[in-house]
Amino acid sequence: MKPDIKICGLKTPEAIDRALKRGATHVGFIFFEKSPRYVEPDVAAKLAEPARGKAKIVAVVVDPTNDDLDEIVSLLKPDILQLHGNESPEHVLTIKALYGLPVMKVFSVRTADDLRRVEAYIGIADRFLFDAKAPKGSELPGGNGISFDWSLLGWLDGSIDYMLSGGLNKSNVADALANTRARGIDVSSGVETEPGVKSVAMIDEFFDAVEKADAPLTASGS
Ligand SMILES: O=C(O)c1ccccc1N[C@@H]1O[C@H](COP(=O)(O)O)[C@@H](O)[C@H]1O
Repeated sequence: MKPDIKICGLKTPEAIDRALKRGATHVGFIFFEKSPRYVEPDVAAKLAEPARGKAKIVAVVVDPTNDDLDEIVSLLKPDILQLHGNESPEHVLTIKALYGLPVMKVFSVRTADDLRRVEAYIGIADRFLFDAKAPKGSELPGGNGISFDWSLLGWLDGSIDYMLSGGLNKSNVADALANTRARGIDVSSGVETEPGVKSVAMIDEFFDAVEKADAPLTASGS
């Protein structure tokens, strides 16, 4: 089955256009001010217009206040809220009740212990996203371009629907798909020439690598 592909941290019409042309199923906008990928909600709303109805528009937020979400939801009108902070299960439920949007809850992983928190969100979050834990000293909870030990995901209940992120790029995405049960992959730094600067050539290469990884299954009809 073809994986969902989310290109995150988009800031230019060119990068969005290329992601859509190549078949991105999700496009992500970062609302974390310290990030080099931060966009103002009104700017994101304009950038996202070509994606509406073609790919899911994802608002990435970190421990958001209701005021933050009011502004982002009213301007961007996202399809999904990606909660990339330490939001509790109760906070996730409140956000879902207030905005009526599906929530993708992020878990930052370094050790098996980091996955123990997942259980409390089953039946609450609509989808899970597993990302690498930020390295010491990083100001960013995500978008650090580093991977984690994917074998840890083997501990998860097989019915959990998740996306995988953290340091994915054209060289490791085939391995990531082959060695996890991720039904979606999410990339940001891996298609950038420097933090916050997306490259259309690298977006192409990333999609090429995913298509190549998918090819043997398609060819055998399985
Ligand atoms: O990308 C950011 O700057 C960011 C900031 C705050 C929260 C999440 C952020 N990005 C998320 O990180 C992963 C991808 O990271 P990588 O660069 O490919 O390793 C993805 O989930 C983004 O949504």
